[in-house]
Amino acid sequence: METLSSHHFGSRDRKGLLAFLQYCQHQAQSDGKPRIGSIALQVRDLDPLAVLQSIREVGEPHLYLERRAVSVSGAESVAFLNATGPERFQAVREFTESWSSRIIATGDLDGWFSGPLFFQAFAFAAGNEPSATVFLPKWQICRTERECIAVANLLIEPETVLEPEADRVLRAHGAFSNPSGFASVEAPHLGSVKIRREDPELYRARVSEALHSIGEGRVAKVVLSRWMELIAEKDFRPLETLRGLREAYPDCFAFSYSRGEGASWIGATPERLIQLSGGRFETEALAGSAPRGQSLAEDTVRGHELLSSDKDLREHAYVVQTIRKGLEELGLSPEVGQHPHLLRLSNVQHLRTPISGVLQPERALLDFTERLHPTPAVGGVPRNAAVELIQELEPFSRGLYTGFLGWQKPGGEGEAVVALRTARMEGKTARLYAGGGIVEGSDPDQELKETEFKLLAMAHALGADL
Ligand SMILES: C=C(O[C@H]1C=CC=C(C(=O)O)[C@@H]1O)C(=O)O
Repeated sequence: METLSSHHFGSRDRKGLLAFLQYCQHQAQSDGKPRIGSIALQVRDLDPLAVLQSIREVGEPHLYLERRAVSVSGAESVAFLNATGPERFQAVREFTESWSSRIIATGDLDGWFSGPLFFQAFAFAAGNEPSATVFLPKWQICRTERECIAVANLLIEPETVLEPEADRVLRAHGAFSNPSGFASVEAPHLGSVKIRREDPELYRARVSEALHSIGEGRVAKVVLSRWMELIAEKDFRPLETLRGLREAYPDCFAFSYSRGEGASWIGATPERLIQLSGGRFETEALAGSAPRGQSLAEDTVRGHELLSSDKDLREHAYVVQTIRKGLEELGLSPEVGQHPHLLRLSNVQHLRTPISGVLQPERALLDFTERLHPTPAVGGVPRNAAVELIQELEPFSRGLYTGFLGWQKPGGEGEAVVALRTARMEGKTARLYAGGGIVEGSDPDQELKETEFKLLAMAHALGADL
């Protein structure tokens, strides 16, 4: 990525902007390859979700990710790739590197989110069609406690007519400078909602089969899941629904993603797969679950039970060990919390162990996601045998559920979260997924209950009165 000082964009006037775009075009003409002109502008504080609601175009991809008022969002694409199969990581890496070398950035470049971001979403399994998507959005809005940055990424080809592009950026900048222009829209009431679900007995039977495979030594741990569908009277509106979800789960990562065509995925996940920033990496092991208690006393008892449950601690330890090993294989020295602690969310509590360290040698986000995914929090141990068993036992494709999504800067820093507590929305149907880790000693009835309380919590958060 080449960066040009903001002088090239002068006083944000049309002339300065055109000069910058002409420079990009000149570079494109020199070797016949398009360039991305990336223009970052600090704007007044605004709610990026409201902006996304108003600028989103049907049929275009978008990705939104927010936790505790820090959010990234991107909409429409100037460069886009779908990849399938075991080579999906390499395909996304090549796409990212190739476009990164052709980005020319200018504007307010000092902020953490000043430059272009590559948005990525990976399905759980390599075989899903398509199993990975990466895109460079046309518009980005990113917000931290300190600043709000709008970025326009323009595709400049040798013959692009530049004036309309410049005018579009100036119009957008004018709109972004006026936060009151973006009214947030509430989700419409769903009306009466019907439920369709797999027979719970089938899940109980899957858990029993998994226990049999564990007994035979085929796997030591496997994460199984099930689904439930909400069928509403009106179409689901993912971005509007997300507003409620982020309020219900303030400690989770609220996300919305669509490849453009077909379904949208929204969710509120507690699990970060990896974050790279400021020369450090941060990840976590999250496995072992219990519901929250109705009273403080009950909640405390449930928390204690979880912290001392042999089954949950073993389920958790597999995740810690596997993540530690994966990081060591990348040449890193992870610092691992000594004991799991409780992560208490609105309606569920988990065992969590933080894992972090210094980012040496330099690595990109994709190196981590490729090594870590799927962790035994969503797959199992050993990884390949567990994924095979999941595909044998689950009579449905997980799609993005238990996959991951996030963003990466051209330099490699970024963040990815595991797509848990998620729903696939299309028209009037929302399909919710939930699962749990099975180890020796797991009880099929308890496992069914765990998925049930996870599914019902999600259904309520989506606005269903069940
Ligand atoms: C697969 C899911 O959760 C995983 C993450 C946290 C706790 C889990 C558990 O306790 O089993 C699961 O490993 C899900 O919620 O759908």
